[in-house]
Amino acid sequence: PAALDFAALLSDRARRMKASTIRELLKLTQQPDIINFGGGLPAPELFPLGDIQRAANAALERYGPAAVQYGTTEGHLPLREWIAAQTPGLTPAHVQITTGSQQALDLLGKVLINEGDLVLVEAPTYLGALQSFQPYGPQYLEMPTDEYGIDVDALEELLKAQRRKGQVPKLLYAIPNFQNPTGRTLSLERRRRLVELSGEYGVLVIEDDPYGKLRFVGEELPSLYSLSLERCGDPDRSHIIYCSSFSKTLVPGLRDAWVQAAAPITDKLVQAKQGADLHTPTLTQMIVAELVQDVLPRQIERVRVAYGERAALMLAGLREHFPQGVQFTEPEGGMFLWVTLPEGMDTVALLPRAVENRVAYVPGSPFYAQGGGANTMRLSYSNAAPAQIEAGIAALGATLRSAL
Ligand SMILES: Cc1ncc(COP(=O)(O)O)c(CN[C@@H](CCCC(=O)O)C(=O)O)c1O
Repeated sequence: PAALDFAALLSDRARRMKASTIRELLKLTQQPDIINFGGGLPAPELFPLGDIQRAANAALERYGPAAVQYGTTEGHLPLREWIAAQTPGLTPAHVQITTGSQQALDLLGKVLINEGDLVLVEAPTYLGALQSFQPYGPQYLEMPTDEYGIDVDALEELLKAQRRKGQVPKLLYAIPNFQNPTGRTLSLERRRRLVELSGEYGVLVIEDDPYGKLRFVGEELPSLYSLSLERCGDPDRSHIIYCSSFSKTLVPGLRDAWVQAAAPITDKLVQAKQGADLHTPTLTQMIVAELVQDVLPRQIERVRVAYGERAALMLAGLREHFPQGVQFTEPEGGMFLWVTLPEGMDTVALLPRAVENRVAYVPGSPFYAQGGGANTMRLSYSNAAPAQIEAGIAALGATLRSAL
């Protein structure tokens, strides 16, 4: 029989898909002697493995066969109840469990984005969100950003111009806390303006907040979601869709996350999720539910302190080893910082030379929805032991100097 032309058989949606740079890079860094500042991986040596084992046994003891039977699409009720209890005014009915917040982004893309819809994104933004939204054919609009994150005054001008053209964006995607990939945090004043502006123009906001608890400098700031709830008083009238995850505060491999949103959104997410995976694994939800009371707060404290130390080490290394003219952000929390090299340098071309020096990073260009950023890179400090950070940054500094 003639060889099948599989490419010709792919759907239009499939044709829009492309590989995730982070996932592809992750394969490269499986070589043990490479110091990997690439993937946003939580520190594995901090994982509470004993607690997870005990929680799994407790869940199987408590629920028996139900722990490995089909569960509801909405998710394990005790877990949803705990999540709802963290935000005044929120109820379990407005909380939907997802298999990682990556699935939340995919399902939200599926239920919200028509081909050609305008979607406002930060420049740069989380490349995984671009990967989830891309198959649904959005038209991206980059929000102006500065060292403090989204420039809300410039955003207002952009929205006014779009309204004059009769093309108001459908969706705005933002990461207010310790943004991926820049590490920046949006100020309280800008958060209030962002909630007001998006509400005034009828733009739905996806607030992606997997890092909010990982603050190691300064004061915790309210989420866009809680600011919106203060204003409208009812989850069913909030235009903010809040996503968060247990990946960075507990462990990523259990794939437990959630969405908080108005009922018309969560109802549709349930239908989309029925078609995607029926439900998030039952046992892992029960394990997380066993851990949230006592283990989670302790784990958050451990991780915050460890990442604060690692961020400080990395910043000291950058100051010592990186050449003049290189700029970098100084995060107050999370797992990343962002490096801008002098114009004209190319971090994609530079990566193989860094790998020869046994150090890896994520080139910045895939984080831009509309191209650019060739002279930028993302560095993650969470997944490198303190000794490795010093050595890795010194090796990276030497690589940059040889390229300048
Ligand atoms: C802003 C933002 N939103 C959602 C996610 C996905 O996290 P989960 O699916 O909840 O584990 C992430 C996780 N991003 C990491 C993890 C990706 C790791 C990987 O692809 O192996 C990264 O940027 O490196 C994120 O930063």
